[in-house]
Amino acid sequence: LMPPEFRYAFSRFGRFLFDYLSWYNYFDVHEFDGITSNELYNCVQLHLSSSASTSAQRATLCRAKNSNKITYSLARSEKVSEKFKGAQVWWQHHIQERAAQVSIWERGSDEKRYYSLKIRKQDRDRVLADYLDHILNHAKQLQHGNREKQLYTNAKNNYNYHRQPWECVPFKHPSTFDTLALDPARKEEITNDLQEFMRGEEFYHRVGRSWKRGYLLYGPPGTGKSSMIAAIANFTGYDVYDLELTEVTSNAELRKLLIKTTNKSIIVIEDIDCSVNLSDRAKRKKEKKESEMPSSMTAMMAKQMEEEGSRVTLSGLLNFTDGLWSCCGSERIIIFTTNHIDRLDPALLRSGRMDMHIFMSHCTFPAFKILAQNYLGISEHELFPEVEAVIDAGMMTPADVSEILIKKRDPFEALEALIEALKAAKDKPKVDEKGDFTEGNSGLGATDIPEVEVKEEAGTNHADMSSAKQPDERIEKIDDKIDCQNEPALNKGEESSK
Ligand SMILES: Nc1ncnc2c1ncn2[C@@H]1O[C@H](COP(=O)(O)OP(=O)(O)OP(=O)(O)O)[C@@H](O)[C@H]1O
Repeated sequence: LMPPEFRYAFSRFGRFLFDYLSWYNYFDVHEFDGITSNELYNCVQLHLSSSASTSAQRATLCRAKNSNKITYSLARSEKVSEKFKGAQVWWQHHIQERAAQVSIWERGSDEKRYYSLKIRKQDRDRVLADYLDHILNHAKQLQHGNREKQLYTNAKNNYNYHRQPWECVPFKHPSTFDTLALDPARKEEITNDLQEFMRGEEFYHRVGRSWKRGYLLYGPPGTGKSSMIAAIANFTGYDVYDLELTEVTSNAELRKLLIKTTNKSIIVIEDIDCSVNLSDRAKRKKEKKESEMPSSMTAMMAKQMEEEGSRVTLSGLLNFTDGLWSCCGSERIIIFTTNHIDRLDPALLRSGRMDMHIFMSHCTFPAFKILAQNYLGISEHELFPEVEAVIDAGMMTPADVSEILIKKRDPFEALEALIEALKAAKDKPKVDEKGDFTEGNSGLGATDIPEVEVKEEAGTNHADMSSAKQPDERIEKIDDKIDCQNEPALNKGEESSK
């Protein structure tokens, strides 16, 4: 029967009276602080997980897929208390249904979660600051001690059923810098760089740069780019965010994903040249095609380009890596991988953007020795000199070498098979550092070359066919094929023109 204004004033007054007369102070720790997740909430959750496992009457148990650990957290409305420096503190976990309409920035979950801390007024000034420090330190220890690394990927259609943009599983890749077949000197250079970075908080602060580092891994398929990412994750202990750019609908979406990543993380964009159309050359080709089209088709193209405008662009990606938004977290490593470095826009490669460009090469002899140790358990063998003599000319990838070594348990047989394969591979076409073909195509698989040629040359005369077999032309045709495959959804006009 009471009008809402009156009811509101009455409840305000009641609350004021309660707070004034109460012996206690209350502090709420919400899961989200505006647009970002509240790290204190996660720390409290971790800190209370030990109390929840021992003293809570009702706890939520969780074991993530593929994980060894069971985690405890307080169930809805559950309370626990503990003593700190002689003062008693109480925690309660609140979970409330969210109102249906929330702003886009608050979108995270259907439930609003927060912990409330109750502490006596007389203890507040004496212990509260120290108690919160204690929680942060304890959570840090737990995080580094027994927490498992997580592998995140961006959810399809932007949000999963928990309305979180990232989904995760425990990350348990066995690759380490010890098992990675790479020149030991190069390996040392990379691990030193990582160590410098991890210790560099003060340095980055002093020079006025955000605390992040970018690595570009490039090289032919099967040279260990993904294995290197896993090794970096195992070395640093950071979580990995594997960003699938093709699932990201716009630059704004990309920023939102970035905001939702945690500190001490590795953000990976694999095969960057295939994810977004970033190269100058691709742009030029598009412009050329457009100028050749009739005006009706140009209009359709314009519409398509307008639609593409809402997708991730190069400037959006650069803003993601080193623009204003890149500094919304700290201790981040950003890794791009590509098989074709020459397809990337120079803006992406310019110095300062990707701090280290790491070429993952074909299997060298020092790298082979690591594989022999991994797969055969040997560090020396009478056939090693013979392997050393042919390994550079064979230019096989570590993946190819691993495939041969894994098939035979006997070292002699395995090495003989490898030498034979290396000799045979000597005459096969190779891929150079830029991902281009020096004598045809090995990166796409030898069977792809004739297919491209046959397709392009159908209906041409014999003289044309022989001229088309010049290496440069073959490269151009193969490039065309790759560009077609990588082109974002073509509209009908463009398809028919092709
Ligand atoms: N440098 C390496 N050291 C150890 N193992 C390797 C290395 N390179 C490749 N391998 C082996 O080959 C397999 C494939 O390698 P990986 O996926 O890391 O290559 P990649 O360069 O990322 O390939 P792609 O470009 O096709 O993604 C790995 O599972 C691993 O067993």
